[in-house]
Amino acid sequence: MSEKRIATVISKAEDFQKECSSCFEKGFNLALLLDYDGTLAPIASNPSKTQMPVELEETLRKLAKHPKTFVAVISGRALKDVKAHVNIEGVTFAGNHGLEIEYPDGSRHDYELPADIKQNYMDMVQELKQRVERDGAWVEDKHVSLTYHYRDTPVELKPELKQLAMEICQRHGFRANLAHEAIEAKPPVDWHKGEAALYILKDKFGKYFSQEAFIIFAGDDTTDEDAMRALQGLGRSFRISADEHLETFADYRLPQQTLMTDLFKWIANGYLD
Ligand SMILES: O=P(O)(O)OC[C@H]1O[C@H](O[C@H]2O[C@H](CO)[C@@H](O)[C@H](O)[C@H]2O)[C@H](O)[C@@H](O)[C@@H]1O
Repeated sequence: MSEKRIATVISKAEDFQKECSSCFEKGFNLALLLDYDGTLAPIASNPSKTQMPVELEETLRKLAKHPKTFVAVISGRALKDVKAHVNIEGVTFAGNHGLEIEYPDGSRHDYELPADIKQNYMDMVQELKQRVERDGAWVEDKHVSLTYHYRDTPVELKPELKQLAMEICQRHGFRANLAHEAIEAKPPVDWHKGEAALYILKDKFGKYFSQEAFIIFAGDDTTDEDAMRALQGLGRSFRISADEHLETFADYRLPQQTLMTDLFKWIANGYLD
């Protein structure tokens, strides 16, 4: 398995054809696995304010309807929340970084956390709320993982609150990492977006899924790297980031979220009749 590296940059719509002509083949199965915040929808000042751009949504809707395409959205949000924001029929949803999965027919796969981790989670939420839910910072309790948001905190208070929140999460045994103006706290289990992506693909296409479908994954955040790593050599990944020095498991870097619309349009033009 290769290490993170500097990925090929795609900075305009025309480059998709030039750089990724082997990403899919018309008439063959295509699996699109997509992150939500920062990928399908631009980052907004509050999670409730996100919206997919109209053209992106229309194109994704068309792709999701096509008999040869399969669409899954794998998000850090709670499943119900991401489902409500995407609201496209036929899509498989994974919430809480893949811990909860729901198929279009309503059936589910939930990763069951051990009792001690569940208890630690509740204690962690309580302590975070008591000690660091202040000065504009708040806890998004998603029942099995949480996000500590500090976007609206005065800049001079952020370092102290971030450090304290990190310490609290880690003391309760949770994996804490920095995200967009937030800390993502995930349970210490061997399940993440990468495992969820593999699980969903095997469920849909079988053990040899990479021979049954072209696979495309897109994401913008550190938690998406788990999926990019898991899919190395099995599909193509796109990491959205403006950071020129970013090292990633993805094959391509998209400097702006707006390029996701171009990616979908390029796929739709080449793929749909
Ligand atoms: O895996 P994702 O679908 O990318 O979800 C990651 C987290 O996204 C949300 O927080 C982030 O987006 C918000 C809306 O743009 C933004 O206000 C916030 O600062 C970001 O951290 C969401 O609230 C979390 O639950 C997700 O884990």
